[in-house]
Formats: sequence, structure tokens, C-alpha cells
Amino acid sequence: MTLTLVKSPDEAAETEPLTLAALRHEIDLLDSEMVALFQKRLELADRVGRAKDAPTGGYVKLRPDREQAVLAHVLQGARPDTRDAVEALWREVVGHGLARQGQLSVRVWAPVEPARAFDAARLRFGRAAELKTERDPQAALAFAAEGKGVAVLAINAGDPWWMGLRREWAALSVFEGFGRDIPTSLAVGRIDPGALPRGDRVLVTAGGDAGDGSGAGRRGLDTHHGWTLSLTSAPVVPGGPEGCVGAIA
Ligand SMILES: O=C(O)C(=O)C[C@]1(C(=O)O)C=C[C@@H](O)C=C1
Repeated sequence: MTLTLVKSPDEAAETEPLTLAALRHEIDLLDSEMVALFQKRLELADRVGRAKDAPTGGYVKLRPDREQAVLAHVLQGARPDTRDAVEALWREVVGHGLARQGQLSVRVWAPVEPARAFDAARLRFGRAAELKTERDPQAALAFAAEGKGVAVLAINAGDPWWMGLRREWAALSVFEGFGRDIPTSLAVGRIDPGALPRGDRVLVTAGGDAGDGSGAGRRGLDTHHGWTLSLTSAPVVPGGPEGCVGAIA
């Protein structure tokens, strides 16, 4: 609800600076509270990081499933007109939380519209992440496979790098898709399979066309020499015989 006080122009001129100062004081108080809360949250993220130190298995610290739950939780309490702002803010907050556990490096390969992929990666991982453009998709995959960070790679960009997720890059999982309805790029990393987000499963399969009846319930993203990258809502297990290479929210 917005309260509007009706005043004469003279009165308004007199009281306006005071009101403005009072409002700004309220903002200052809130800012101080928010900084204190942010720092408390960072300390907790620090402790979570140490708790996660024990059984790693070469995985990066990023937990897409937890980030998805954190975002769902904050968005539940957000007014519809603030949802985008709240999501962007929390991506930053969580990105800084993750950075307390070690800086996240992101390699971006996107030969077409690289700025768009870069912006999407920045929005997803926040300013705390180190983002670099990569000219070669295999170098980006190798970087992620070594557990040094994660990679964001364009799809339908003339290079079937995703086929390697069933072969030499099997240690990597897809954990994020970027794009409005259909993803135009995917994020991959050494993500604990138990920490993949809830959502569509990503498949790399031989034979069949994801767009036809043989791939019932599948949505094709790219094809190359009889291999298909697609999404399915079927609950297939990552690393299993169905060719599941990860999941996206
Ligand atoms: O819950 C965790 O595992 C955390 O590390 C904390 C946190 C967060 O700030 O909320 C940070 C990074 C993870 O990717 C997920 C969540």
C-alpha cells in the first residue's frame, strides 16, 4: 500500500528534504542490517564448505540441487514484480558463498553470439566467478574434466562436443541449460551426480531422431552423424545405459 500525503506546495518544499532524509536514513539502517546478514551467511557458507571437504571424489563444490532449492525458497516469498531482481541478487549471494569455498572458474565456448553466452554465464555464476572465453570446446571440456572449474558450451554451433560426454569426458555432467525455452548452451562440470538439479534429463544417444516417435517424450537439441543430444522428462539415471549425461532445471 502506498500512502500519499496531500500538502500545499510550500509545505511540501519545507518537509520534502526532511522526508527524503528520513527515507534515506531508513535505507541506511536496512543496508547495515543487510551487510551484517550477508556476512553471517558467508560465514555459514564457509562452514558448509569445510563440512563438504571430507568425501569429495574430485567433484567441484558447486551443488546445483542445493542452489535450486535455495532459489525456490527465496522466490516463494518474493512478490511477482520482484522475482527477477530477487533471483539475480541471490545468484550473486550464492556465488559469493561458493567463492568462500574456493574461486569458481568458468570457461565459455560460444562461437556465435559469444556476448550472449558470456552474459548468461555471468548471471548464473555471479561476479565472484572468474569467467574466460575459450576458443576450443575441447580445451574447455579438458579444463572442466580436471576439476579446475566448469565450462559453458554452445550447442547447435557446428561442433558436436557433447558426444564426448559419453566417451572421453564421461566424468563431466551437464548441470545447467541457458536459453529461453530451448537451451542454446549447456554448463558441464565434475558435479556430484547426487547434486544434479531436479528437472529434465540430458541424453546423448546413438540412432533414432529425438524429434520423431522413436524418441517418445524427447526434445532434440542437436544431431551429428546419427548421434543426438536431447532432453527428456523420463527419470533416467545419469551414467546409466540410456545415455543420460546430466540434468537441467
Ligand atoms: O549448501 C551448500 O553446499 C553450499 O555450499 C552453500 C551454497 C549457498 O551459498 O547457499 C553455496 C554454494 C553451493 O553451490 C550451494 C549453496
